Amino acid sequence: MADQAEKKLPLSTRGPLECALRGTVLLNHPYFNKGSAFTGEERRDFGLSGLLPQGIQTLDQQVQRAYEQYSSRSDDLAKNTFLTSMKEQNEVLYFKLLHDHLEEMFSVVYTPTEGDAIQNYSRLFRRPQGLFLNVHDVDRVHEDLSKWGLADDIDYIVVTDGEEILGIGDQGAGGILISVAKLVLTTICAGIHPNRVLPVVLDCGTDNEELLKDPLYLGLREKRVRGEKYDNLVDTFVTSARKLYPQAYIHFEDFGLHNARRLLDKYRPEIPCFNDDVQGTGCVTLAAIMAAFHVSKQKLSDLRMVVFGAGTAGVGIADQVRDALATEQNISKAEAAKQIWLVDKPGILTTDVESLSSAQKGFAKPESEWKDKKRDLLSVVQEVKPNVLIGTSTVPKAFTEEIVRAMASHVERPLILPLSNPTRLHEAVPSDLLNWTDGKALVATGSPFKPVKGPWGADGKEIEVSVAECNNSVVFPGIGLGSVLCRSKLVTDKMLVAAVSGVAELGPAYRDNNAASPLLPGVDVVRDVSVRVARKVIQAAVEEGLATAKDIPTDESELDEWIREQMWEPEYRPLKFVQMEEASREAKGDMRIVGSVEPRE
Ligand SMILES: NC(=O)C1=CN([C@@H]2O[C@H](COP(=O)(O)OP(=O)(O)OC[C@H]3O[C@@H](n4cnc5c(N)ncnc54)[C@H](O)[C@@H]3O)[C@@H](O)[C@H]2O)C=CC1
Ligand SMILES: CC(=O)C(=O)O
Ligand SMILES: [Mg+2]
Repeated sequence: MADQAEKKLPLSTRGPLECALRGTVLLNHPYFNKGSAFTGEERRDFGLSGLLPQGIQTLDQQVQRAYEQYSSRSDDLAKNTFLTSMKEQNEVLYFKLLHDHLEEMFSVVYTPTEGDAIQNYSRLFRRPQGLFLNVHDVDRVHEDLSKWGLADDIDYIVVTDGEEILGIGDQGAGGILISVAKLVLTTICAGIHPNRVLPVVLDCGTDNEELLKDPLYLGLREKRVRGEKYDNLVDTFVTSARKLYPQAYIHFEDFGLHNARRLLDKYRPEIPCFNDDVQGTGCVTLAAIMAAFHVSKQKLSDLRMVVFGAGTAGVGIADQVRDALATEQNISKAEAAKQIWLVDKPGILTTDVESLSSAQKGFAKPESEWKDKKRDLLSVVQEVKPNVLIGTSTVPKAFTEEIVRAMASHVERPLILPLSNPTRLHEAVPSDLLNWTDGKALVATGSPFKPVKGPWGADGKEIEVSVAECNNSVVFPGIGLGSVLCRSKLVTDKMLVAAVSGVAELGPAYRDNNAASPLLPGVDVVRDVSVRVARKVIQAAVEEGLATAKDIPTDESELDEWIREQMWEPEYRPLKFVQMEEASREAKGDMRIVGSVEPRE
């Protein structure tokens, strides 16, 4: 800590923690609690004797016990519930357990299992996590938000309105758990301080009939409120959050089709905000395309991309790829959009399709080009001969054998990305895609899949193809970390493009030039990816004059070190007792915000 103080880092994440809590209150505080790992001295100083068995354990021993308990749970949802309750008891142990078993637990704390937990929110509910704001109490928003700390206490807010959760649709108030889960990933993947974050749900009712009928449903039991009243809630939330926590970065998650982009377009020019489904998905998919083209020796200018499911994620991907094409080839965005075809319920989107959104319009093809032609996905693939096929439709098995074979018949290495979550909604599974294309397809998926074996090596030798998870979770933690640390005023296109290059270069397929390796980096290197992405984001923010943090190193390796030192690690910090009367607000534990020993700049 002395080191950190000397170096004047804006955020301290190491060294002793002051604490004024004692006895059972301390044991019940998830941030301070160490359970059986409290040292003898701490047990004495904090009035814990008699409240704990004699044995003193290390964090590693606790992790071993917790892992055994976790493993004894019968299914993934029970494992998810176990982890949630551990998070409520002891945050350091929770994050350390996750950290040490990340590959195994990633799909349990995130998609697909978190989707099941969200669907069962009102049935599994034990304790609330996060902030619940409701559309009929706009006058209370400012006050309810203000309970989470003082001006410099919050770095990162995830907010959802629960309308389009992970491909499982409208989950109403249960959406709070996607905000919680995305924040868990920011901590575990990018070291964002877990007590400087705020998960929020804007409860505007739900159009999910099952929830409305469920006597145990915990949210507002009415149809979704839309229009002016909805906008007023969102605006009051954003305005109050900016006033109360002027440095906080706002991450929008799983808003419905009609609001996601509209809200992003509204707030993006004014505040540091980010829509994960639009921008995060766009960034990670562009990174997968860049890695795949590197392996298959194609240039971005060769791209012919069909996107099936032109909603929030599909158009977000189209935008990101179009912008990269325009920049790389020095052509207009309209020209670049000619290499991208959107297919939705009416088939190929042409200028004559009714009620195109403004975002879709930029990609709609002239009606004259499709006159007298069939417009379904198979016909579009046959006509367009794409080398990239993206699925963001939530239509399981939409990429049929016929479609995939049609695609593979005119490209050597088709890149196929079934991205719809959860797993059961994927447009195709990797084993089928590889079998139908004799192992030629390059594949990444929205949720995790096991590697696939087949006779696709030289002389029919069996090889194992690893399938990367192409999920925005690869990029959003690093983008958030970079933006938070440099205190960027905005999140610009240049910062996002910079983030993409950081990810693409770290993909094993790119690095090894081997198509059987995953296209994107996996969870084993997730913190390294976040550092790289954060560095690129910070450099871009500095170049654009948007970074407001002081003393950002210009040297690349010093910058990496500056980033790493501010990343929170799951380790116990020594507790130092302070009298309640003398304690800082943080040390009293009456706020959640306890990690920042020095105030942030
Ligand atoms: N892998 C990743 O990182 C991400 C994956 N997703 C997944 O992508 C999927 C879509 O999410 P959003 O874009 O947020 O939803 P959305 O509702 O905005 O978009 C879905 C689109 O698919 C279209 N669609 C539905 N049925 C169709 C059909 N039969 N034929 C053609 N089009 C059809 C809808 O009209 C809509 O335009 C979800 O499963 C979600 O989990 C979303 C964000 C990130
Ligand atoms: C991954 C993600 O953000 C989604 O499926 O909505
Ligand atoms: Mg999402």
